Amino acid sequence: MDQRVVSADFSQHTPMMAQYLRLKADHPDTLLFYRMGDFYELFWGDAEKAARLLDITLTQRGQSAGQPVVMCGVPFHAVDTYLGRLIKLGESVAICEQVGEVGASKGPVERKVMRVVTPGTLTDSELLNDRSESLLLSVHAGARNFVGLAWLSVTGADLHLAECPSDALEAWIGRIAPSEVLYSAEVTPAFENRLKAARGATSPFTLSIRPAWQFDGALGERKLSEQLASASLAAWNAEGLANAHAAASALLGYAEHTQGRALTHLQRLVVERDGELIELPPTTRRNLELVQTLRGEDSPTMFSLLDTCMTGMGSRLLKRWLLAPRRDRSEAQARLEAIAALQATPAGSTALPWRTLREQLKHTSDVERIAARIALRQVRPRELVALRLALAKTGQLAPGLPAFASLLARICSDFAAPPGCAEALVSAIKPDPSALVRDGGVIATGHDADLDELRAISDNCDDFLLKLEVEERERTGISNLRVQFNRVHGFYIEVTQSMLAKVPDNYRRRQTLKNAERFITPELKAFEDKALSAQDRALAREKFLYEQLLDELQAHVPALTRLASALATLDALCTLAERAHTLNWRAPSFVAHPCIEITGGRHPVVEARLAEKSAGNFIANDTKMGPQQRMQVITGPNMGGKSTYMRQVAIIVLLASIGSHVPATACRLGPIDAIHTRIGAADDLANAQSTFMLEMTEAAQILHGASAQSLVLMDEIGRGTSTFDGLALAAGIAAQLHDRTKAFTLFATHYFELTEFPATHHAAVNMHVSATESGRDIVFLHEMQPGPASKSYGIQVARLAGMPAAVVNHARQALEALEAQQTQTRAQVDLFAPPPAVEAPAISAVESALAALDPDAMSPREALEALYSLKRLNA
Ligand SMILES: Nc1ncnc2c1ncn2[C@@H]1O[C@H](COP(=O)(O)OP(=O)(O)OP(=O)(O)O)[C@@H](O)[C@H]1O
Repeated sequence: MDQRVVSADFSQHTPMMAQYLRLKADHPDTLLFYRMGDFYELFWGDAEKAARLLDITLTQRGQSAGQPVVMCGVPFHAVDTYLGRLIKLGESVAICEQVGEVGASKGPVERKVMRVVTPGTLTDSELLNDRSESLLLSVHAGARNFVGLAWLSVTGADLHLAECPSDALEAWIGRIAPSEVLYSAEVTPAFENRLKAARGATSPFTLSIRPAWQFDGALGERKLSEQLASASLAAWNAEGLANAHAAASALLGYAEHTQGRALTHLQRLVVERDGELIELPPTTRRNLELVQTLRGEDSPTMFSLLDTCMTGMGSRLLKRWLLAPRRDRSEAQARLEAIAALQATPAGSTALPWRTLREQLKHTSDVERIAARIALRQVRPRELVALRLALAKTGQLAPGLPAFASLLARICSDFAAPPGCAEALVSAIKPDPSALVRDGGVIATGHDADLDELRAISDNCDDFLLKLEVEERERTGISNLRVQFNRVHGFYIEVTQSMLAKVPDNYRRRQTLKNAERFITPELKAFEDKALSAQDRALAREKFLYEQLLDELQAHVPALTRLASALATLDALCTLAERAHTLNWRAPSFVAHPCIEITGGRHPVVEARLAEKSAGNFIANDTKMGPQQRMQVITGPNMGGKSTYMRQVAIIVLLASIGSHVPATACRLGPIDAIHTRIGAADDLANAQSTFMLEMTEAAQILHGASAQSLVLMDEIGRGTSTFDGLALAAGIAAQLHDRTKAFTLFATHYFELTEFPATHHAAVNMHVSATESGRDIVFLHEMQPGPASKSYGIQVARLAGMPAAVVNHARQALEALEAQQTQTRAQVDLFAPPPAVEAPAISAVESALAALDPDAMSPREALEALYSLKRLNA
């Protein structure tokens, strides 16, 4: 927890408000939910904010230090709903509970902040989406323009580290898609602004500022070693990453601060290095509609089509696979082998292994999150029952696994349920427990003799009284003796006046009535003590036993985490096998030489949509690219299918790279390091960029970033400005991609002039989408054919779209005039002629002196002197 010194003087306040203000001082930027009986109350500024955000009533009650106490509150049993709403709005909430005994000391009951709920550290099942993760990312702006990154999901098992050049920060944030980002209070305003801008462009994460001292490399390294219980980070290949360690130091500190305890379940460290993954810039994820449509919806997207997983764990893993394809093919190859094994019917059987396994995986609980919640001691009784059922299932799953694929064999070895875990759960938890421990009815009968006795007392009170009555009547000979109970006087034996002589010595008088006396015996007193408090004590005992069970379960967390990861992997693999079967996909093959060869490729999402609407068949197309054919210049009418074709190539490359089958009859793929896309045009008003500016920025990024192993999609580049400017820029960009970058490029354009490009560029070819005219109308065939398109059909498409006839006629006439004029003036300009070589300017004395400086190795004084000498050189 944050150990801040509270210097403010609260002595003028009431004792309770003084306690509140002391707690609040530790959580200045967080809404503080202060428990008072059955409510969580908020005060003053927090109350005003919460009342506005939650639309609840603001009240005033009494005064403290001369100020009216402005407050609002939410009932404790409905707290999850309110938390959910606040977190969605990006707020964080500190939950402060009563921890002391009421009346145990003078003044208000002791209270403590038990946990802080923030958008990046959610653990409650009610607040989390089953199929997506809530990630906390910490960024540290380090020396030499490098940024350290560390991230985790509080309910997951992995810690991730990475270091990247400062200019790649936005791309990393986009790929990680965090819910909350931590950064130091001492970053430069420019760095802070970049983080704010990244929030606008990608996901709407919350930014949380942390004190600068928490971003400490040495502290981070120590914390990581402690977390992983390992003397050094060498085993994880995570040494020497001072910037990432600094980010991890703040990350772990904050995660512990929010949970109020260490995160013992985080036991794996994954270092991600620039260059290991196939680059998928945010624009590519958006343009390919991988997890979100261009309109920001969850479906239909590539992921929504792919994700038929049986468990939330499987879905989350599959999404991670889709967004982080690796350049190295070994992982993808292992997945392809596993899919093949899952698709092969074993001898003597007709059942497909993936189908049987998916049936068995159905309704398996989220072992990953349950394991984390056990470690955080937040797990609910019903989750433990679900865990027990999942453990029972894993035993059935292992025999169904075809063991010859190495990945499946590895899964199988992790399937061993931790010994004793299931037994502990069966023994301790009722098969159908209440939702919350505080309600009781959670611990199984027979688990604990004391609890059974306490429960027996409250359950069998009536029986006990009847039995005692019979015994006492017999012993005393008082036939009308009665054993009874009332709330005011408790248990008593009632004897009428006429029988008083027979009362034995051990009866003590409790109350005298008109016609009778009431007595108590030591035995009955003992029973009374037990019975009156039995329910309370049973509840306390249940809480104690539950905590004891959690202690016992801690030892099983590592094995449960491994099991969760095995279940998730199996689910994701079975899903890929199912998709391949249902959607008629085929296994790709990988080769070492550069190529993208696709036979009968389809766009899976467009194909599914056509099938859903019964709007005809998807027309499959081939793609053949290699060193001799690196660029396709694609022309054809609007609506012809150019964008669809280009996207389908990118999607097939991506699917193959994650080890999935692909929507094609065959696919052969060489090495790929990035998929870049420049498609469509949307103003980025938030970042004050016009359509054309955005188009050029994205194109420039591609020209800087792409290599000969990249796939580049350029859709209608240059259309955001005047025809000549646009055409000239498109020609320049095409030439650069062809001559310098040498990337695999699909270049769709409406500039017919560009169809002359292949004539002078050996590795470029013309392709067009076919369409035919039927009378004045146009019929799209959606077939990719070699050669340039003969016409653009723009006017026909406008007619199809319902443009008024007068406009269509006007346009047709104007077009004829323009075409006539163009034929006269064309052909004199060589669009693709390389510009005259620009002589490289000589390096000045100032530049060479500047290059020799190492700012990180200089004292402030040396830096100042260097500055003066540069100034002198420039004079
Ligand atoms: N191969 C195909 N088979 C069947 N239908 C297709 C195919 N390709 C595209 N379509 C259909 O045509 C529509 C338009 O395709 P697309 O957006 O790719 O055209 P375009 O040539 O890029 O148009 P524009 O130049 O206006 O951007 C798609 O939404 C889809 O319904």
